Amino acid sequence: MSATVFIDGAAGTTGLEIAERLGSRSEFDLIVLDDERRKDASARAEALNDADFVVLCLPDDAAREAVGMIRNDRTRVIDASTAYRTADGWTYGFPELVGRDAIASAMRVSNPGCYPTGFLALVAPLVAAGLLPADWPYVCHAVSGYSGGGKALIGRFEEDRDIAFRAYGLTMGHKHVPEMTVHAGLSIPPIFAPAVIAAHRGMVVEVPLHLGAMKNAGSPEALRGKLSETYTGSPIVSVVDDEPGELLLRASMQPVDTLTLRVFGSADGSQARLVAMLDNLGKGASGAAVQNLNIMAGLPETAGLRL
Ligand SMILES: NC(=O)C1=CN([C@@H]2O[C@H](COP(=O)(O)OP(=O)(O)OC[C@H]3O[C@@H](n4cnc5c(N)ncnc54)[C@H](OP(=O)(O)O)[C@@H]3O)[C@@H](O)[C@H]2O)C=CC1
Ligand SMILES: CC(=O)N[C@@H](CCC(=O)OP(=O)(O)O)C(=O)O
Repeated sequence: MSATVFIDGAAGTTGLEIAERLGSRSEFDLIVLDDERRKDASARAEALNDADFVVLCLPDDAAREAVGMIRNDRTRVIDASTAYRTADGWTYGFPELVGRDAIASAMRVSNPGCYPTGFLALVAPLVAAGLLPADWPYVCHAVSGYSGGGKALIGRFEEDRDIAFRAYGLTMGHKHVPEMTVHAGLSIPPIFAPAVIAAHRGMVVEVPLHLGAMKNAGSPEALRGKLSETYTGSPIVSVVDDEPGELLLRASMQPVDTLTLRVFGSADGSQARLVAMLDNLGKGASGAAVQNLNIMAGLPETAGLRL
């Protein structure tokens, strides 16, 4: 028998891409609210309580409201918003880091943010292994396609074709910093410097490192080796050992649910750049939500994904 899935916020950027990945799947039946009823509280409450699985693709406040509307102990939730990513009682939906078993048995799963997906994939295993210090003031630079900001930012970039680059989060305090700190096990919140470029999707997340100034840090080769070991066998996350002179994000990028990690080191090993590349709507949002849904439903984790 197929499981019922309700995507609350199905008309939004993340919701639409989840529906596309589930559309042809016989294991799931989608509960769909038409345009007149998709924001109607009673229609949403009914769908939220009828579904076996709910995927929340809403702003944080609406996601909290949706969770409060669930009155049964059967409906399982994946929340794509920031609302519950460091909350008690929620499992952080990063299977490669928390383990698939934790997600398979969870009632409440918080889907990681797009930038934290890159940052945590790089930093969390290295801190856990003692190859990077937990008490270091890390910096994270990142650029994202404008779909990362949902319908509002897509509208802005499509209206004003003259914006090539938009730096933001300039006074610190970006909403992703708490989950980056907590799930990497850091004692000092990183400085996070995000930016948006004139491309619909795709992102590069970078952590530059002064390894030579750290106590007990691993060499660039040791960092790469640990990441390779961590993601061995993953069909989604890979560590590439190449020496490209440049890394390009293409404005024509198509949806993809993979996450690619690289470690670049200086000749003397005293400096490194950890770099993650992903699709903000793939492993950064919708692809990750479908991966989590697959795991929760006891299905192969890559079913329906674009690899
Ligand atoms: N875009 C991305 O790359 C990523 C997004 N996320 C997170 O996913 C969530 C959704 O983001 P995104 O898809 O980008 O945003 P969008 O703005 O594109 O979509 C949000 C959708 O939610 C709908 N909505 C808002 N309030 C309500 C409500 N009370 N009841 C029902 N529907 C409501 C909106 O309706 P309307 O269409 O009328 O505006 C819209 O369709 C956010 O929390 C975001 O932070 C996470 C990772 C990456
Ligand atoms: C380009 C852009 O604006 N990106 C969004 C983050 C997108 C995302 O990851 O959503 P969550 O906040 O739910 O994690 C931002 O910086 O707020």
